[in-house]
Amino acid sequence: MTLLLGCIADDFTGATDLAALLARSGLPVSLRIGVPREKRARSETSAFEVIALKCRTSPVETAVEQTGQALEWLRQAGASRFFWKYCSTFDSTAEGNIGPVAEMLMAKTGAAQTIYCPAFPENGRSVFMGHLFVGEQLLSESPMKDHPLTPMRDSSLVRLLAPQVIGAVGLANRNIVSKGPTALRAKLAELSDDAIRHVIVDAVCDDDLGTIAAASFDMPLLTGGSAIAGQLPRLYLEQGLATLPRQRQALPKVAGSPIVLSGSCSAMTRRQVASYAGQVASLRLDPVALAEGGTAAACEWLRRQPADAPKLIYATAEPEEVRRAQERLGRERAGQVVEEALSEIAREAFHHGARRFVVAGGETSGAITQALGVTHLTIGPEIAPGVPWTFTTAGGEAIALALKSGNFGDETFFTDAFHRLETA
Ligand SMILES: Nc1ncnc2c1ncn2[C@@H]1O[C@H](COP(=O)(O)OP(=O)(O)O)[C@@H](O)[C@H]1O
Ligand SMILES: O=C(O)[C@@H](O)C(=O)COP(=O)(O)O
Repeated sequence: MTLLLGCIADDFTGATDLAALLARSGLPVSLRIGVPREKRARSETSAFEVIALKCRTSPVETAVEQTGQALEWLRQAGASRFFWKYCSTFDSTAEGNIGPVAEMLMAKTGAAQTIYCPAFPENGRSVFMGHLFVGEQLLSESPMKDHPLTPMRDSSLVRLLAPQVIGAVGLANRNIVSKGPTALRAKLAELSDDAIRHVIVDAVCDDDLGTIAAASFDMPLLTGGSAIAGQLPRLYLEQGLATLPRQRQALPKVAGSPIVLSGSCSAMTRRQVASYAGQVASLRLDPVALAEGGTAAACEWLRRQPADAPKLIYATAEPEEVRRAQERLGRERAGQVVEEALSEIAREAFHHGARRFVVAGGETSGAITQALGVTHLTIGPEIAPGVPWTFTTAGGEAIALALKSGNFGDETFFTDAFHRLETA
């Protein structure tokens, strides 16, 4: 099958979110961890290739370099249209990386203009008059204002993006989007005539996303959250660019003990951890203690637990505790200490028979997936919107991994996840 879209995601939960939404169509999706060393095999049949990077909070030059390499790989694999996936809450540092990467990708793909569409209505993210809402709250008033690495203190996407790019930023608002694809195309052309290369597009519901996809799907580069990309397979199928495979790929059964590892401090993860901690053996990690004493105590705790019993190990903490750890260690170092600790603990858990891993947190998922030496994920059933089970091998053994975005899923997500795997 022709490769229809080459996708680059700025974190690993984002990559599995995107892959899950594309896979809803029944078209095959391939998800690779990091820029692959080998070329795509000629026998490969995926309609979509997703490359997961861990570059959301990297220095701008690093993010631009890595995404540039991913683009080259996807081009060599045969892609001529591309998607840059970032967070539905537009998570970025003050310097980038959403804008600088988009601008580099535009230059390399010859895109004169691109759209920015983070909206994900199914998960409560909508954009109205250029302002991003999380549920009924403005982004800057939502718990995202306290994110440990990318605190979001403004809700205006134009104001957030403008300092990150050289070209001009404009808005196609809901009044235009509600008029349908022809009106939106005309607005994009008008903005283009005014040399506006970066267009934020409002969307508050899936119908809006349908309009936006219909008006922009032939741009060489689209950017946004997973939900706008999730509209594309239907268009490709309608235009005869792809056909559904006769059979869906069979998924493996993975036995072995379950474990939840959480480095997310997002509001929903805090509720999920509090709920699950009351049900299974759990261990809380303290970044300052980890910085001083390493993971020996946590690994010892793990060894003392019955091998098959479900377990939870978490650094998840309330904003005041996160602030205290950051004051002691610095923001970057606090995050790094926790990511490294959870990576070591994941390896130790694997060694003791863990094969079903639920990981909460995007950066955390990146660190753990890399530590387990995973290079490729097969997409399985969705547990909650944007969070699929994935299957792969680590150290020659089959494992199942669910990489959960900080704010996705319900309070019972961790129990739901293992239940979903058993009934898949
Ligand atoms: N108690 C803590 N104090 C400070 N930083 C923490 C703490 N627990 C986790 N972190 C760090 O916070 C960051 C959370 O980011 P991430 O894993 O992407 O979660 P999310 O998906 O919620 O954004 C990680 O770098 C993690 O190591
Ligand atoms: O678009 C989204 O919201 C997610 O796919 C995503 O990128 C979330 O990032 P984390 O919350 O850091 O996991």
